[in-house]
Amino acid sequence: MIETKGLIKTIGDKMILRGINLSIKKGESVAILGPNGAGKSTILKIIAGLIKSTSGEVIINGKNLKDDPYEIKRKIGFLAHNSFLYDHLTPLENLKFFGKLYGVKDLETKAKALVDEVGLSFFIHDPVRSFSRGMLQRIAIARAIIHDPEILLFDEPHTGLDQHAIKLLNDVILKMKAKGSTVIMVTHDFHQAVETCDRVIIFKNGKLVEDMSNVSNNLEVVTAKYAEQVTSL
Ligand SMILES: Nc1ncnc2c1ncn2[C@@H]1O[C@H](COP(=O)(O)OP(=O)(O)OP(=O)(O)O)[C@@H](O)[C@H]1O
Repeated sequence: MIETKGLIKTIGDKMILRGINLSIKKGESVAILGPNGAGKSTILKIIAGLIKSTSGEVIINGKNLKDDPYEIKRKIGFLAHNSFLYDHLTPLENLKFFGKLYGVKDLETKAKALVDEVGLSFFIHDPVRSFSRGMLQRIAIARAIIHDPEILLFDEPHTGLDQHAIKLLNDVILKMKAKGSTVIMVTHDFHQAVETCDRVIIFKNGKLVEDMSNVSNNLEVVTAKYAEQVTSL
């Protein structure tokens, strides 16, 4: 369970989040959509514990993020714009490095299986500095889930991926969902949002302006409301 209460973020005199109250149940998958600069990445970074809110609270599984940041961060897999990968290391070495930080068991086997799952077995021993943007994104996805996180926070995960990799990523998300993980995904891609998520939230100008659940059963309504919000940008 993830809750934000009255989350406000200001930088200088700029108000980026204007009091966000959000409650996400365990196992729920939520897409956050909205225009550039709406505050989508900012809320994800706050939930991931990477930046602090100016005021308000983040409560994860009943614990305040401020009180137990280390323990809570272990439960999170964060895919950000920055891949957090080490250039000179191979995919396998990168995954083993991050897996060790999280104390992952059977790490070698797990890391190899993940490299395979994201379709990069052929490049397993090449340093990632030679990788294309899409290849880096694939390995960044593997890095984000190496420790089987309870919570997945994905910031524009489909960016730079080809059709095959998009399917691969969606399968990864659906597999994590089936294992009971909670997913929050920031995206500009409405189609991918409804493909993988049960709930669609729209942010605008630091505010939550639309919150739609049970997406697959209400696809027409959700699509119409999304279109309404997009045309009023
Ligand atoms: N470190 C910072 N310093 C100053 N302004 C910032 C900083 N980080 C974010 N902002 C501003 O906060 C606003 C929201 O940024 P954020 O990245 O959360 O938007 P977003 O909804 O994810 O946008 P996009 O769709 O373009 O990724 C933007 O106007 C951005 O310029």
